[in-house]
Amino acid sequence: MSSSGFSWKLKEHPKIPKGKAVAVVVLDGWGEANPDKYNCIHVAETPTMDSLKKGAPDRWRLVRAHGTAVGLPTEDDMGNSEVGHNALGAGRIFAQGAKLVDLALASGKIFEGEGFKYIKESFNSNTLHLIGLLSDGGVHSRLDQLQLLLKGASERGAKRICVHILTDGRDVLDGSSVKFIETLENDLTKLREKGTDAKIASGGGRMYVTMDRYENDWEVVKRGWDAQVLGEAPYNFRCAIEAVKKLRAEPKSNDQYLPPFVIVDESGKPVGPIVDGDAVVTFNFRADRMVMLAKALEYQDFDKFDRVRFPKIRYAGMLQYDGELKLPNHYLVSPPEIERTSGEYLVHNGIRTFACSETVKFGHVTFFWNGNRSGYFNPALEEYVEVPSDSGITFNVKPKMKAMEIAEKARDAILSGKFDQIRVNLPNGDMVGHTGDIEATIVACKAADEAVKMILDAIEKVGGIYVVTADHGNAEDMVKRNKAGQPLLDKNGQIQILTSHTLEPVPIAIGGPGLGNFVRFRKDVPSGGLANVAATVMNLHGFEAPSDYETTLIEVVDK
Ligand SMILES: O=C(O)[C@H](O)COP(=O)(O)O
Ligand SMILES: [Mn+2]
Ligand SMILES: [Mn+2]
Repeated sequence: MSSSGFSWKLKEHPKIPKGKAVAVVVLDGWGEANPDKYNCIHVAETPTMDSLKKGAPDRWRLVRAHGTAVGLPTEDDMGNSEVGHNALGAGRIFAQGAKLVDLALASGKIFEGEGFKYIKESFNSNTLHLIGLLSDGGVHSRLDQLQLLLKGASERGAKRICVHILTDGRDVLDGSSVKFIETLENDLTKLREKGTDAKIASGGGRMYVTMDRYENDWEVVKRGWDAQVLGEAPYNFRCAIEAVKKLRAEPKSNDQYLPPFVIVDESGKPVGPIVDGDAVVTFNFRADRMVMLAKALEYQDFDKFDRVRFPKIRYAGMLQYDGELKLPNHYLVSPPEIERTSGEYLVHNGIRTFACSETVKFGHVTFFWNGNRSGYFNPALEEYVEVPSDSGITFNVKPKMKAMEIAEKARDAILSGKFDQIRVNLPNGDMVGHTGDIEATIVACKAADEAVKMILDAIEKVGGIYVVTADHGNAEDMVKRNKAGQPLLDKNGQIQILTSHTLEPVPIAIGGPGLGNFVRFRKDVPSGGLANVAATVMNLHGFEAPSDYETTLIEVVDK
């Protein structure tokens, strides 16, 4: 124990023994909602998940996975992978990026911090570039935050501002990009009237341009680099609204996958490439899909693609995206300090951990789980395995994704006897749900269920324990609804497909032969959320959770 009284050592649980293998399975995008035909989890054959629900009423419940339960600003904020896995791994609720940026903007502190002062040095003689996701989704960024940032920068002397937009259609309805661009253009006009030369300089769909994650496909980032930095893209337009409308019609892309485009002046010259002396802010607060661009903007040594030109810029992130890598070095708002996560405690207490997912979710069970921290706590006790994802496809084409491969790795890890915790993320419900393809999402849910079965079978063999839960909803509702819950139709009488996450709670189930007969869910934590899972898992490893963790969901009833 240190002189401050702090100790990594966890107390033994008075009733639950140590030494059982514990499988922690996170179904990505798997919420609980009314059973109807737009609930793909309901429609799909999911015998394993059904049996967990029906089989043991004391060992299945729902937990909150959105809004304030996961540190988001309001109860209207849907959950997402970052905040969900942060809460699952850290066992406490931290005010998340969305909220911290809101506070910093409301108080004006954002403009007084080191990051803003740093980029401000470019305002007089150079351009400020703002790159990020343009929507009100609140998962990676928010339009109202961009608006306040634009206003604040112009009031503080920015003479020229270029916005490089990434259209969404994933956290918000497809087609909504047009209205977000209209709002932005309106703001930019007002800024020009006040003497700041502000305009949109380039754009592209978030999944095809810039916002790749976990190094699945650097080509995505390169497409963005070419448009944003070099001013080069396959499509040139005079204005962004025209660009988006035309590209949606031909080559018929949706908002998520719009090809890159550059805005040019009357002589065909790009209006805002990034050059020496400019300032750049990536205005997404969420890390995973900005880290790759941050590396390209910041690292002198970089070999992921040919940057052609590496301008000497002043670069700041909205947040620092990776605390371990200190990336980026400059940022406008300090990220949540998610420390003393359950993973760190458990390695200090000798727990050997195996974590696995496929590339597109790999960082969820490692980086997010560990409080946005890359790397191992103790490589001697941990093994993180990444199954390569398919790249260059939308996942409705291959809805089974790598679920079985992930399950096989988990099964082998369980049977090897080398690990105490075996943690996986099964991506299907989420990644296929985001495509809005209902048929494919049904196939995806079935595949995830089969993967769960393989893992539970292995736990059965070794006499272990399982915890099956999810990080937020998605596949359980694929249609936009009115307040009464009825599907909304668009002007052509078609249902409006919901590609985003939901506000639904998610299931959590515990079981396995290693779980004593007398362990069950408590009845006195009715509003329990994802942050209660870490203490629960620590108990199942035979430890008491630290006293400041959100309380456990389980109790051991007297025999
Ligand atoms: O980044 C994404 O794919 C979506 O915006 C959110 O999905 P996730 O939170 O499940 O990753
Ligand atoms: Mn998720
Ligand atoms: Mn998702």
